Amino acid sequence: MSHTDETGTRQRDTGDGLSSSDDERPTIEPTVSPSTAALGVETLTKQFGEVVAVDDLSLGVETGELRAIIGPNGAGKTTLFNCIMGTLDPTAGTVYLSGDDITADAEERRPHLGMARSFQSNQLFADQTVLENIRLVAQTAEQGAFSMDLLRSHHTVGRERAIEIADDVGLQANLGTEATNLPHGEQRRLGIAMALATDPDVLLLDEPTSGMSPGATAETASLIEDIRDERGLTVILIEHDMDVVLSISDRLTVLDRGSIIATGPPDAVQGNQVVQDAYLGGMREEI
Ligand SMILES: Nc1ncnc2c1ncn2[C@@H]1O[C@H](COP(=O)(O)OP(=O)(O)OP(=O)(O)O)[C@@H](O)[C@H]1O
Repeated sequence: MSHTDETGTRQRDTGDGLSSSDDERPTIEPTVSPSTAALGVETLTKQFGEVVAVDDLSLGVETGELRAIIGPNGAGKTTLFNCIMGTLDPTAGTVYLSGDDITADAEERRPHLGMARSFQSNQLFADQTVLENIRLVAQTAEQGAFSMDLLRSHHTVGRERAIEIADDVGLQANLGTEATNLPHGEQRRLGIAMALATDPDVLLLDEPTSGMSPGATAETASLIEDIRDERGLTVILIEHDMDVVLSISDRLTVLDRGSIIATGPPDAVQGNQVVQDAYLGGMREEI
């Protein structure tokens, strides 16, 4: 049986509640049921007064998938992330992590449930070294409580793991450098390392390459791919750099005015005329 969705793409009902397109053309979400996906949101809405930043949106990201969320400025990408991480309470709708409804779980609890977001530069412990920054997060995750005393003492809790994680993100040569003295690109890598220190199943990355040189951008993109491959992580990434998005994503989801207009593999979304005309063309010019 098949039906036509609102993008005009013919969908084949697979009998398990899922749909698949007859070819490589983009589909609308959800590609998997939100309530069984590694990470899902169902009929999620977030309003700020009159502004509907996220509008009745549903999506499902598969385990091990690398999903990019793209769209023009103001499309609702950051608001969606904030609702997923519990930074914002949705106005309506549900957030699922591995089938569990986590909508009411506090933001602080979400890392313990298996999801993490890269730390921003202003969240780093500026006068602590790279190793100490990662150890602090690793220790907090292991022991369930934050304590600077652990650093001052000779405890080795988290040290080996922290060194491994620094190695994974290419910061092995900077272990003794204070966070404040790291160049911008390395600070962003440290932010990813600190998220990894909580040992997440689902990792959210908010513009991980912003402000980076083309060389550092390419390195960070391949680093994200490697981390996903080695750890079997599910990665959801907001990214404006279309070269990064097209090269590393399994699927792209295109947002506009709080709604999904298309989801699909990079080639399919890139080749979709509606998306091309309305968004990718404009976004390329912004870069
Ligand atoms: N705290 C807030 N209060 C009021 N309106 C907000 C707030 N946060 C976001 N908005 C509005 O919600 C809409 C979506 O914003 P959001 O930042 O989520 O978009 P975005 O896709 O992340 O944009 P950008 O690519 O520019 O970061 C915009 O109209 C924005 O002005």
